[in-house]
Amino acid sequence: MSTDITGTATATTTATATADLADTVVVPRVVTGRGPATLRAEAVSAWFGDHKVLDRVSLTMPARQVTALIGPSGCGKSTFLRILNRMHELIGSASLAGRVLLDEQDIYDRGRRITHARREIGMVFQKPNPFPAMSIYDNVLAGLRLNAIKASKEGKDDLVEECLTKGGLWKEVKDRLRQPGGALSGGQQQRLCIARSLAVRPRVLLMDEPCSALDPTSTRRIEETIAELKSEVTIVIVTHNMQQAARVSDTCAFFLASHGTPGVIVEHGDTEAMFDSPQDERTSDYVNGRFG
Ligand SMILES: Nc1ncnc2c1ncn2[C@@H]1O[C@H](COP(=O)(O)OP(=O)(O)OP(=O)(O)O)[C@@H](O)[C@H]1O
Repeated sequence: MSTDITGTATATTTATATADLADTVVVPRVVTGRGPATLRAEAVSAWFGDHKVLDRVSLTMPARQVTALIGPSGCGKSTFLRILNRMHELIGSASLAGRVLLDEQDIYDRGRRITHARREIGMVFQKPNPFPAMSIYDNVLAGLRLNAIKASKEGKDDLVEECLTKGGLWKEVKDRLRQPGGALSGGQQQRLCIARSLAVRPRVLLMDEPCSALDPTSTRRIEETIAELKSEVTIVIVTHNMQQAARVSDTCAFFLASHGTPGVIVEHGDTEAMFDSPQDERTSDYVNGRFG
């Protein structure tokens, strides 16, 4: 599958740009996000060929909150996440039904471009995947470069600092921005990938087990970063780590695919309530480590 996690940015330039300013538009004005959005899945079903892996899944992921997707291996969490930013359709055999609404706009509407959905809804993967030979500085700007958005040196510098700060990495790398991204530790690389995603001002950030390849200290740093980011971007995170789900998320959805049936959401709601007093026995068994 493609790993175009940088998303793509469409330039909404300020109308004042004159011919001689066209090459020096300041980035922060060019890439203007509209703030965190609510993402809502309505009756989403998914297939790989004729294998149905999700059945009519509906879930609201509120703006400025962290929503955790939990459940045993193979129940369709990652598939659901990929549907949320139109990555599922990149797989040849994949199909889907249902709707995904970003602040009530269907991201699958015929008139909407796939690149638009990817810019508004960024993705961070399980395995950190910076461009290893590219500098830390250029890694952050990669999403802009892919879309040929021009910027002044000052604008780029400001954006790089802002995104690395939000990614919780600025202090560690500010004196070595020209070093390759691949020279960073795994945890730093993951925070670089978060910074790279933020540079195109997504309204939602999807994270697919972002800490599973990291040590406990790096995991803690990413969790701190998630807590700091949630006022600026809606976050949806897949995690197998129940303590992590409890620590970072406001709401939680428990997926299950029992006995080869497609995945469904068994229970969802406030994270504390789901962990302290789950309504469904299967949720209770799962969050208490009795299966999965
Ligand atoms: N590219 C693919 N082609 C065919 N089947 C796939 C593909 N990706 C996933 N599947 C199948 O879809 C189902 C759901 O997989 P998915 O990766 O979404 O589950 P998951 O809950 O994220 O699992 P895990 O926690 O192990 O990552 C599984 O049966 C899996 O084998």
